[in-house]
Parts: sequence; C-alpha cells; structure tokens
Amino acid sequence: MTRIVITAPFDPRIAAELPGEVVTASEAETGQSLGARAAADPVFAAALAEADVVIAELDRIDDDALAAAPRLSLVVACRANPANVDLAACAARGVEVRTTPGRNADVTADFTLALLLATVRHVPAASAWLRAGNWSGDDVFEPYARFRGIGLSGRQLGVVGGGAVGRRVVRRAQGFGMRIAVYDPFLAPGALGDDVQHLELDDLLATSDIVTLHVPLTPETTGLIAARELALLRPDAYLVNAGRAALVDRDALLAVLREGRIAGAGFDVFHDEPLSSDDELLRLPNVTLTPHIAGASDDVVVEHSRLAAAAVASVFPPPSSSPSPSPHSAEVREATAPDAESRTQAATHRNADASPTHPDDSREATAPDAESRTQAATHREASTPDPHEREHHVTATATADVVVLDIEGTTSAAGFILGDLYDYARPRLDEVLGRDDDTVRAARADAIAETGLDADASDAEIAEALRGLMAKDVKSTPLKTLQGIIWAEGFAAGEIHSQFFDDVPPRLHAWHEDGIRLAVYSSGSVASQVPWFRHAPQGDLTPLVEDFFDTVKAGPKKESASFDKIAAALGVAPDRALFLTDHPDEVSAALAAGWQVVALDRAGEPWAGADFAAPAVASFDEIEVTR
Ligand SMILES: CSCCC(=O)C(=O)COP(=O)(O)O
Repeated sequence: MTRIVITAPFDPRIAAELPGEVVTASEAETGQSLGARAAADPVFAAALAEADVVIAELDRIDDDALAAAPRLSLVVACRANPANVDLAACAARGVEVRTTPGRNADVTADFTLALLLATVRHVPAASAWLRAGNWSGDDVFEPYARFRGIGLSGRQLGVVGGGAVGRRVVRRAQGFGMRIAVYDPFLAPGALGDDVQHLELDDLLATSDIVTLHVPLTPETTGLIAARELALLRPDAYLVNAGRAALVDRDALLAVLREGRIAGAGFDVFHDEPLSSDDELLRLPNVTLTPHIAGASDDVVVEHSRLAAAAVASVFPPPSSSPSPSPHSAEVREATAPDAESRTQAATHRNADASPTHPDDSREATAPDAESRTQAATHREASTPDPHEREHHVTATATADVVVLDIEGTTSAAGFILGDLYDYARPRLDEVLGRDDDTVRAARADAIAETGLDADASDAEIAEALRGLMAKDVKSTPLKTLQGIIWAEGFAAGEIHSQFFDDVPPRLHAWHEDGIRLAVYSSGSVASQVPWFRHAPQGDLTPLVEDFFDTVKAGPKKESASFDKIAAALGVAPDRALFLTDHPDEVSAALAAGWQVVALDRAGEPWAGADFAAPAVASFDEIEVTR
C-alpha cells in the first residue's frame, strides 16, 4: 500500500482517486520544514514516518524532513520550481522530485488580458471614481468623457516571450481581434500560426499598441526592457507586466511613466514585494496595479492536483496496469527511471535552475520548466507469449513538457517520402546545384567532399552522386539542404503535398491543447519540414509546433550531443523531453542524452520489429503524455 502525505492545498476529489492511503495535513507556515513540524507534532510525525510520497507546495522538504520520512521515495512539489525542496538532499537519499509545471499558465494568461483591459479601459479608476460619489446629475456624461479608452480589435499586441503563458495570451488576444507580434528568439517563424508576426524586440516595441511581457527571468533577461527599449515605445502605447518585474529597469520605467511618455501601464509584479505604501507607482495616475495575483485561482489547485496525481501514478502505477507488484521491481525501474547517478545529476541541475522563492509562485508558468523528472513506463498486457507481438501491445506513458518528433517512419510513411518526394527532387537537383546562392554553394561544396568527387565536378556529376545517396536513403546534410530547397518550392507551387499517419494529427492537437510543447527533429531540412507540416492533408499543423530542428541546426541524429543542443534551445531539461522516433540508433542517442524516448514500431516501415532500447508502440494512439 502506497502511503501519501499531502500538505499542499489539494482537490479532494483527485485526492480520493490517488492510488494509496492518503493523509492530508494543512500547510504549515511558509518555509517551515516538515521535519520541524514532525518534531513538534507526533501525529504528523507518525504519518511522515510511513510516507512513500509527500505532496507539498510551500512546506520545506530538507534533510530533517527526509530523516523523518525514511520510506519516502517521491516528493511532488506543487509548483514549477521546487524551491521548497532540498534537491541535493533528495538526490543523496534517492528520493525522486517531481513538479507541476504550467499549472497556472491558463489563469495567468486570463489575468493578463484582465489587466490589459482594465488598463486601457481605465476600469479601476472609473470604479474608484464612482465609489467616491463623483457621478452627479450635473453632468451625467462626465465619466463618458473622463474614462475614454481604446478598443482592442485591429490593434497590435506585442507579446515578448512565446512560452506557456505567452502562447495562451496570443490565443486570447486573437479572440479580441488583435493583430499579434511576438518576440521570442527560440520560436521558429510560423510556430504560433501564420497570423502571428515574428519581430525583433526593437521592432515589436516600436510598432505595438500594447506590449505584454512573458519571458522567464534569467540573467540574460533581467533588465531586458531598459531606458533605450522604453524609449522605443510609442506615446500612445501601453505596457503590461504580469510576468516578472525585473525584466524592466525600474528607474527607467518610473521616468517614462512620470513624464507621460507612454499612455499607461498595468503591473501585477513589482521589484520589491509587498509594494511599499509610499512607492511612487501608487501615485502615478496612468498605472493600474494589482498585488501579484495573476496565479491566484482555485483552478491552479485543481490543475496542480491533477499533475501531482499523474506524477504519483507514473511512479506508482496502479496494479492493474503493471505486471509488477512494486514500482521498484527491476523490470519497471529499467523502463521507467534513469539510474541513481543520472537522478543525482538531474537534481543538481534542477537546484541550480531553481528561482528564488516567491510565496505565490504565480510567475512559474513563464519559466522554461526544467525541474521535474519523468520517465516513460511500459504497461504490458499480462500475457504476451510472442515477443514481437508483445511489442505491439505496449502502451507508453510519459510525463514531459516537450515532445520532439522524427518524421520519416514516425509521423509519416517512409514510402511516401521515398516515393512522391524523392521522385520530385531527383530531376531537379542539377538545376538547383547551378544556382548563384550562398546556401547552394555551401551545400555543393559539402556534397563534393562527402561523395569524394573532384573539386571541379560538374553539376550533373554531383547530382548523379546525390541521386546515388538518395537510392540508399542516406541522410546526407547537403543532400537534405538541396532537397529542402526543391521541396519548399514544390509545396509553394502546389505540386507536392505531405502525408501524415491518421493517428498523428489528432494526438498532436490533443498534446498541444494540454500545454505540451511540440518540436520536430528530422534529417529533412527545416526548409522542408515547415511546409511538410503546413500542407498536411489533415490541415495546417505548424501552429502546433514550436520549433523545427534539422542536422544543420542541431547536428547528426545519431549523436547524443545533438539532443543536448535541442534541449538547451528549447529551454527544457533532458528528462522533461520526450523523443518519438522509428530509428533504433536515434533511440539510443536520445537516451544517452538523458531524454525519454518512445519508439514507433509501425507495420511496414523500414525499422519495424527492430530491437529498440525504449518502449515501442505501433501508433501515436498508444502514447500517453502528461505534463
Ligand atoms: C520534410 S519531409 C522530408 C523528410 C526527409 O527528407 C527525411 O530524410 C526524413 O528523415 P527523418 O530524420 O525524419 O527520419
């Protein structure tokens, strides 16, 4: 029987469904160690002594707490950054730590729109004016003149940061008819849809009617909006910040507001909290202020309860879905958890990333989540006599923030690519090779080096050598670059289209809706990946995909360093990233980088039936991903 102690605020219906015996205890004072609490409260001490799992939000889980909980194997911190957990102590005792990333992304995005509307329509000022008894019959239309605001439809919202909250703000603002510009150097153009314009920060600031900030606070983003950037804002522009105060230089901001150099601003976050009663911001008439409440919603408790329950279920699978009686049996551990050393590394990394504690923690969804450990678990049917047949009955579950997709054999049939697409590229190689273009020139030189041709080889000779590589489906980077140019033009001309297995688009939509970030990593060049996803017969899939990686951008797919690069570019911890691929060597490379992997073992595809070092499934329908 798994014993679970919950001190976090928790949805009682979800607590009742947890697989084990649940003891709930109210949250102690912020920052109190559960160890100290156990020392003072024998009833709580008895519960902690028996606990396999502790779920906490603010309570500190330090070495004292761990000493009082000798059976403990899992801590779930109901926040994005486990700033209340001593990760090194957990790692030393082999206690796994999970978090609940993105738990407040939706409500924070809602609040951003509320703050934005309140600011541009002067809602708090109008309300205060009315309550003060100012509306008199002398001039019944006075407020109509006094509180005139702007409409949102047709105006440009500049979204700085297209992460979990930023993307949700985009969707909501589009509902108001706003034009959207986004600044996010980690997002591929088109990643948020064709209607979203990607701009450099300066251009975004200079052209937007309203600017809203949603980037995580890091050393690089601290002071991102300083005097120079503020000076770019138009005099009729508004600035909204429900992200992190320190993204903006306080002195420069006060000067701009004091001098009325922008129309107004709305802030939910402050450089010093609580805001002092004599803070100058309180005296500025053109500013709407709220006390750091963007994440204050009961829905956040429901969401973190749901995510915590998923974390518990993946570490302690319900008996019916696992053949093993204990989650610590050798078979499941092998399939579900990295070894102790990698667990320690993950914990150390998480500790370094943890941001300073904030009691509300409501900014968490804006930060890239690199905190909680995950695993892919195989849930095999009880009786599977034929080993190959058994592979096709595997269901893989994973807890991840990002799913990265291979294309050929994974999202799409190899036969279609090697047929329709290769047929289209083959006769066009000679012409492309002759183009006066830097990318082509570089690819041409690389192709000569790779195929061993003479330096003065003709376009026809190089094209013929490349057709030889195509015959063997060699994933040559210069070949992929040239194919990518040809295919991008083919898609644009409507002469080719893409193909996705039927199970793929619905799962991509579902994962996207659940807040799971999606990216692509294929040998096919990014230039071809984007139209491939855009021209899916099932509809444009690019709005679902945050970024695209090829071997130019990330490196070879069989090298673990390439996966390190992708994780860094996506701002995700390797163990929070899930790679889906059909190629056994790519499975191994991603696993070596500490990623979770599920192999696609699709009937009729080139690698069907291969010996994969990861759980294998026959379709995306068999993959369950939770955050
Ligand atoms: C953009 S569709 C063409 C994909 C392609 O050329 C290719 O080689 C796919 O390789 P993958 O790494 O996705 O198996």
